[in-house]
Amino acid sequence: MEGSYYPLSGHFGARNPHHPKNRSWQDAADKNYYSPSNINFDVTYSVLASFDHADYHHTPTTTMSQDYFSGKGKAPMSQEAQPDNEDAAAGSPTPTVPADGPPQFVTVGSGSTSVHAAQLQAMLDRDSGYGGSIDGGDGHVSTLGRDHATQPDVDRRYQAGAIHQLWYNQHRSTLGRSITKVVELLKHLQQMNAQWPAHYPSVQRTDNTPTPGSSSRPTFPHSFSTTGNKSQSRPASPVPPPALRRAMTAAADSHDEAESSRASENRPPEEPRLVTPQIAQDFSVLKLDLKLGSLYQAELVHSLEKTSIASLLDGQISSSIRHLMSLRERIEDTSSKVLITGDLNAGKSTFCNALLRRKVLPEDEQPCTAIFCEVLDARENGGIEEVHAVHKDAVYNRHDETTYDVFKLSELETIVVDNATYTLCKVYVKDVRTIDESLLNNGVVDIALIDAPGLNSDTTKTTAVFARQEEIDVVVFVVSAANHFTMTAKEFIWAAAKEKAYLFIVVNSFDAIRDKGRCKKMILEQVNGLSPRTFKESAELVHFVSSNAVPAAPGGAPGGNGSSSGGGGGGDDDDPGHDPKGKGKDVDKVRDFENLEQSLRRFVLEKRAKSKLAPAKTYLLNILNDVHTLATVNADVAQGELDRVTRELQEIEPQLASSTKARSQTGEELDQTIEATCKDVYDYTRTTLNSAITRVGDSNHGVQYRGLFAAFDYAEELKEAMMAHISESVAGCEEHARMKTVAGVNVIKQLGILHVGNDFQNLTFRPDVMFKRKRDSLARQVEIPTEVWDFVDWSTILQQQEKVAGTGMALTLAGAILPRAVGLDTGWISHAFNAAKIMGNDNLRRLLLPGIFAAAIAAGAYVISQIPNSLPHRLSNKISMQLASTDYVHENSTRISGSVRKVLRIPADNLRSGLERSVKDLGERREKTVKVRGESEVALKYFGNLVRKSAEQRAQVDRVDLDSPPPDAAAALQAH
Ligand SMILES: Nc1nc2c(ncn2[C@@H]2O[C@H](COP(=O)(O)OP(=O)(O)OP(=O)(O)O)[C@@H](O)[C@H]2O)c(=O)[nH]1
Repeated sequence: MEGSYYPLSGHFGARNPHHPKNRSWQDAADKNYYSPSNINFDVTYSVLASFDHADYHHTPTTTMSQDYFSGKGKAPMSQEAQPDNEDAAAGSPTPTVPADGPPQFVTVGSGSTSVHAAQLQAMLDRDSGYGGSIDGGDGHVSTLGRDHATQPDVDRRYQAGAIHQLWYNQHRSTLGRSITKVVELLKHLQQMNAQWPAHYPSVQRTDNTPTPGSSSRPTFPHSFSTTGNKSQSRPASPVPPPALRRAMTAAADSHDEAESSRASENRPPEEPRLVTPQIAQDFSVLKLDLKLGSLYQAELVHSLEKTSIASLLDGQISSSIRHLMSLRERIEDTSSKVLITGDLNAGKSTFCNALLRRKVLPEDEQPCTAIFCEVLDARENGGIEEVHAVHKDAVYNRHDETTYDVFKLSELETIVVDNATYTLCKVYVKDVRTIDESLLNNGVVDIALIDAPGLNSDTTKTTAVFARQEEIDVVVFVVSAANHFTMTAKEFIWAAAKEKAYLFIVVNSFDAIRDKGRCKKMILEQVNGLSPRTFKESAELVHFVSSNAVPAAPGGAPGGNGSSSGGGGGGDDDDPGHDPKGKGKDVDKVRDFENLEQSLRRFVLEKRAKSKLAPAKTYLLNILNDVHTLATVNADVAQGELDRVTRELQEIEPQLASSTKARSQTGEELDQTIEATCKDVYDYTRTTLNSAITRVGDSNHGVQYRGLFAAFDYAEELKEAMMAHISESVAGCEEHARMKTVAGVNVIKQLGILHVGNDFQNLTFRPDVMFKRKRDSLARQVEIPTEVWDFVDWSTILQQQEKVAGTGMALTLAGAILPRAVGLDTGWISHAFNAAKIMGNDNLRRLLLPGIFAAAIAAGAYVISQIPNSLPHRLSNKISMQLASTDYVHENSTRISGSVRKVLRIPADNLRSGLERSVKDLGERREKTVKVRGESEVALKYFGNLVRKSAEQRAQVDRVDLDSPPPDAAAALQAH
C-alpha cells in the first residue's frame, strides 16, 4: 500500500507519518485517474484536484478551503484523543468498526489501493451522513464516532468535509451556470413575447388543481447515504418531487405528463381554449394567476386579449428572472445560518459561547436573552469586533448606520435584555480558534450563529417564523437535561420539524444529571415522539453535553479561562487543576462537545446543500419545465399558424391576381356599356326628334279648320297639337332611354354579381323615376306665340309672283290668291292671264291700277282661302326654326343621354369601387398574411430552439444529483 490519503492536503499530510512528502495535490491532479476501468478513490481525489483548478477558486469559501487544506491549521483533536497513526497506517483495526465490516484502517494513494479507497469513502459516507446506514433504520442508536473518536475518524471527517465541499461547489457552479443560461433564455423569451405574443394555455375548470401545501413534505434523502431510502430516489421524470418545490411554486403531480398539444387537439373540445387545459395544469412557475372575482381562469383567459395574456406572462417572466437572481445570490452566498433556540435558561448562550470558545454572549441563571443575536465572523465587518443593534422595523444594512446602533462587545449584556428598542443584533467577533477547530470560521463554510430568545408565549411564534426562513439552514434546539421538553418546546419542535425535517438537538447541562442512562433514554423517547426522523439519526443529531465545561480558547475574550481546548477545565463544577478525576471527567465532556461540533458541522454542510442548492435546482427544473411546455405549445402554434397562413396565401394570391384583372377588364366593360348606351340614346333621340319636327307640319293632327272667323283658334290648336306631338316624341325617346338604361343597369348588375358578389344581388333600379324632374318637363316644352303672318304663306305667293312680272304680279296675286280666297275655280284666271299676255303691255298699263286693286283683293282672298293649307307648314316651319334656335333636339338628346349616363354611373361606380376595395382588401390581407408568415417562421425557429435548449438545460440541471454521494466514490464503491 503505497501513498496516502493525505497528499491531498498539506494539512492531512502533516498529521500522517506515512505522508510521502514528495507528493502534492498537483501531482495527484496530473495523474490520469479517469480511466473507467480503474475506478478508485483517486478518482474522487482527482475531482478534488480538478475543482482546485476550476470553480473552486471563485469564492471566499474557496480561499478558506485552500487555507484549510494548506496545513496552516492544526489538528482539532487533543493528542490524548488521537489514536496511534502508525497503527492506523499499518492496518490495525479500530475498535469502532465491526469486525465483519470493511477494513478499519485506510491507506490510499495510488490506483493499486483503489479498493480501500472506495471502502474509505463508503465509511466516510456512512459516518458523515445520518441515514439508515448507521442505525439500520431500526431505531437503534449508534454511538459510532462519538464516544471513541479516533484519529482516522477525525481524518475521515475532514476528508468527508473536503469532498462534500467540492461536491457542493461542483453542483453550485453547475446550477449557477444554469441560472445564468435560464435568465438569458427568459430574457429572450420576453423579447419574443413582445414581438410575437406567446400563446398561453388556458386552465380547464377542474378540481385537480394542485393545492399548495397539500402534499406532504418528503424526507430529505441523505447526501452521503449509500443505502438511503430507495422510495425517495428521484423519479426518472424531470419533474422533481413535489414538496421540494418552493413555496411560490405549485406542486405538480409527477404523473401529470405533459400532454402533447396534438394529442389534446384530437380530443373533443370541452370548452373554448387557447391551447390545451391539460398543459396549463403542468405550469408551476409561469402559471398565470387569473383568479379574479367569480370568473374562472379559463373564462378570464378567453375574455382577455391575447396581448393582455402576453403582458401577464411578461410579468411572470420578470418575477421569475428576479427570483432566479435571488437564488443565484443565495447559492453564491457561502454562509450558513444556524438558529440556536430552546427553552428559557436552557443554556443557549452558554452553548454558543462554547462553540465560540469565548464568553461573548451573556449567560445568566435568570432569563436574559430577549432579542436575536446573530454571531458573525469579524472579518465580515472589516475585522472589527463590535455589536450592531438593529433598530426595530429597520432592514439591516451594514453600510447604512441609520439602520443600527454600534456597541462594544462588552455592552452586549445591556442590549440583549432590552427588547423594546431592538429585535436583532449582529455580533461581530474575531474567531480565536483555527480554521480546523472553529465552527464559525471553519474554512469550508461561513457560519452565522443566531442565539434566539428563550421560548415563551411571546416569542415562540417569532422563533418559529424565524425557523421557517429559507436562510436558516439548521435549527439547533437546546434543551436542559434536567427539564426535558416543556410544552412550548414540544410545540416549537413540532412546527420546526415540519419545515426542516431534521433538527439538531443539544441536551445541555448533562453534567447535572446523576442517572445519565435514564436521562438519555427518556429524552430520546421524547425526541422519537416529536421528530421521528431526528430520532432515527440521533447518533448524529442528538447530543448530550455540558456546555459550561468547555473552556475558552487561549486569547479568548475576558471570561474565558485561557486553557487550551484539549486541556479541559473551565467548568463551574470542576477544577481540573486540582482534581485529576475531575479533569478526566472534563476531558470526556470536552470530547463530547467536540463530537457535537463535528456532527453539527457535517449537519450544516449537508443541510447547506439542501437548503441552498435544492431550491435552486427545484426552481430551475420547474421553470425549465414551464419554458419547455410553453415553447412546445408555441412551436406547435407557430407551426399551425405557418401552415394556416401558407394555405391562406395560396388562396389569396390567385384571388388577388384575378381581382386585379377583373378590375381593369370590368372597368373597360363598364365604360363601353355606358358609352354605347348613351350614344344609342342620344342618336335615337336626335333622329326621332328631328324627324318628328320635320314632319310635324305634314298633318293637321286632327284639328279641323272651322272657317275664317275661327282661323286664329285653329292656328292655336294646331300649334298646340304640333307641340304636343313633339313632346310626345320626346317622351317616347325618354321611354326608349329608360329601356336602354334598364338594359345597361342589368349588364352592370351581372358584372357586379360576377366580380363583387352579394352586394349586387340586391341592386334594384326604378326606371319610372327617370325624367320626372321639373327640368325634364320644362325641357320638353316650347313656347311659340301665334302671329298674323303665320297665316300667310309667303313662299307660295312669291312663287306665284315670279310667274308674272310687273302687273302680271297683281294678276298673279289676284289670280292666284283671290280665287283661292273666295273659293273659286282658278282655271279661268289662267286663261285670262294668257289673254292679257297676247294683248300686250300697253293695254295692260291702262288696266294697271284697277288691276292692282283687283289683284290685292284677289290676293287677300287667296291668302284667306289658303289658311287651312298654309298654316300647318307655316307653323311647322316656325316651330322648326324656333326649336332649331333653342337647339331643342340636341338639348333633349343630351339631357336624356346625360340622365342615362348619370343613372348608369351609380352602379358602375359602385362596382368600380367594389372591385377596387376587393383588390385593396386582398392586397392588405396578402400583406398581413405575408407578415404573419414571416413572424411565424421566426417564432417557429425560436420556439423550436427553445424546446431544444430548455430540454438540454433541464437535463443538465437534472444531472445535479443532490441526493447521492459524489458519483465517482459511489461508482468505486459499487465496483467493489
Ligand atoms: N450545570 C450546568 N449549568 C449550565 C450549563 N450550561 C449553562 N448553564 C447555566 O445555565 C444558566 C443559563 O444559561 P444561559 O446560557 O444564560 O441560558 P439561556 O438559554 O441562554 O438563557 P436565556 O437566553 O435567557 O433564555 C447559566 O447560569 C449557566 O451557567 C451546563 O452545561 N451545566
